[in-house]
Amino acid sequence: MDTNENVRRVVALGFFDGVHLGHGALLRRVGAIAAQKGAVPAAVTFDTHPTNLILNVPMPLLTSPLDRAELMRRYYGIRDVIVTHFDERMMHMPWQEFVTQYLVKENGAVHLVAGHDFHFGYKGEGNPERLAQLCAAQGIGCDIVPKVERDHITVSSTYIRTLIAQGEIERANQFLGHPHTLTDRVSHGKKLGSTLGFPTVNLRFQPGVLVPAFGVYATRVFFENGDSRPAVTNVGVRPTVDDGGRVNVEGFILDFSGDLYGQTIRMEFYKRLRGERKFPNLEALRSEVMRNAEQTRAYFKRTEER
Ligand SMILES: Cc1cc2nc3c(=O)[nH]c(=O)nc-3n(C[C@H](O)[C@H](O)[C@H](O)COP(=O)(O)O)c2cc1C
Ligand SMILES: Nc1ncnc2c1ncn2[C@@H]1O[C@H](COP(=O)(O)OP(=O)(O)OP(=O)(O)O)[C@@H](O)[C@H]1O
Repeated sequence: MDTNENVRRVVALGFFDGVHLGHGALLRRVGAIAAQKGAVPAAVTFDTHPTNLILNVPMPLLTSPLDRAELMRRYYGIRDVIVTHFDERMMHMPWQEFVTQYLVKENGAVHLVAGHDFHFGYKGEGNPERLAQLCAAQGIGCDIVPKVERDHITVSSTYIRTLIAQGEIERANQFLGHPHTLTDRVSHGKKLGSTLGFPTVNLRFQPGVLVPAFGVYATRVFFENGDSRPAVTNVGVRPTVDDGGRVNVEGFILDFSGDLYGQTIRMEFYKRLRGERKFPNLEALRSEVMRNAEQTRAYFKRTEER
């Protein structure tokens, strides 16, 4: 990102975990205003969730900062994602200083966009009304976006986290407006999968990122060259083969052979097919994985036909 203070930016304010439909309303508005003003569409987010520091309670997130920034770019054309380090200084910063110093002076904000319920700054004393007044006094634009609902439920990161934790991926994706996403570098597994007839790519959820309900998912993986393939993916501790308790994300990519170790791939989650189970032997596991592979193939065939 160009940190030049002379760059003019239209900036969406929030944390944007998951980049859901509510966030999308703000980000779309940012795009429209940036086009009108000839400015750069931008958004702020933080490297850690403020509640981690304020309440000292870890908040498992839907997205890593990398995925958050990438989703904002890909779906809403946000060019600059200002990833702000959330530390003691930031926690104690009065809301006025956050606007006038951090956003306007240091990051060239000429217009701010926030949601109906956005609270920010020390003790959350900044709110939409105060923000609008301060922006008017500073001579910069301000838009407050009304609440976005779906099925009479307010779209929120908190609600979507509960869905993902329960494995309700299809419903989560409806509220997100896009598939739930994990991006990571492929690491080495034990290679047992290859001998069983289903080689797998191994990914990890970064510390602090929510692990979906253990089980098997219909997913799609995107390679660095832009190609994609369906994959059937297990999330869990593999009780049949492993006693370590470490959480694995392993995808058997359909109709693919090749070396992916070291590549950064994006995995999109579409549907939970079943829970994780302890099988009596590897043959029983293998035949169930093959059945799940066919379910995945059929799932993507159905969605492509629609
Ligand atoms: C689609 C899929 C479903 C799986 N389901 C289970 C399961 O229900 N229980 C289990 O213990 N392991 C499950 N596994 C994990 C396998 O035990 C593991 O992939 C296999 O032992 C190979 O491990 P490796 O990649 O470390 O060589 C599953 C793996 C895949 C790809
Ligand atoms: N459903 C929504 N409709 C409109 N704006 C929203 C909606 N949800 C969030 N926003 C706005 O998007 C910005 C980012 O919000 P934030 O990251 O706190 O998301 P959130 O979904 O409300 O999170 P949480 O569930 O953790 O409270 C804020 O300005 C917020 O007001």
